[in-house]
Amino acid sequence: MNIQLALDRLTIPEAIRLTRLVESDIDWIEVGTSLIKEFGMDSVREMKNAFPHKTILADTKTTDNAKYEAEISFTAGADIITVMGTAPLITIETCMEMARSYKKRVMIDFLNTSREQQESLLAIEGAIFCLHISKDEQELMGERAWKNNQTAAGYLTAKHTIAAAGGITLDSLPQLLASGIDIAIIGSAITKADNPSNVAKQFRKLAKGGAFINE
Ligand SMILES: O=C([C@H](O)CO)[C@H](O)[C@H](O)COP(=O)(O)O
Repeated sequence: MNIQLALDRLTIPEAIRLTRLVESDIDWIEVGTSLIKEFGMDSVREMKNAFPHKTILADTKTTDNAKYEAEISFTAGADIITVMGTAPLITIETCMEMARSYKKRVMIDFLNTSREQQESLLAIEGAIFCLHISKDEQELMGERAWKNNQTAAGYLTAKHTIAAAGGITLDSLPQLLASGIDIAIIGSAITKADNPSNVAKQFRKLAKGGAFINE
């Protein structure tokens, strides 16, 4: 299992400083939507400059204007961009096409998609699929637990690369690991920890049980 560190609600220097503390225990770096909204593509550019050897995901959460958003993200140094599963199919397909031409990847965010939508999106070859409990669901509705119907066996097949995001903690990671998730996206549990380096080490230790994904 790969660990993707999600950097949100930080300044760029804070994001760099924090990532340096945990660098050896995480695989991918996510430049969070909040950083992109606050600092634009400079946040992606600066993270790629600071960590050129790491896979950088720009959490653009694209829902429209796919060609433009993919282009500015990939040229800023993103290796992966995100597109919402609820976006028009043409937007998702354009992200896939742009990723192919830049030799990069796309993560399709399943936030607020129905099971039916998810099943049809799973036919898109080469994409990474992300099960997601949103910040608002976590903070305003108290939805923190991963339900079995989100991670049910049979749904997560070996042929798909599946990520999970949203309030993942050291307590919930084993359940996700057991369900076959390939990428655990972890934000606050590390970034808000008193000792991020120590917590990242514990995540790494737990995640070691699973297989790692090539970039
Ligand atoms: O995608 C995310 C969220 O929508 C905020 O932009 C985060 O990457 C994801 O939630 C992981 O962060 P934590 O929930 O803090 O672990």
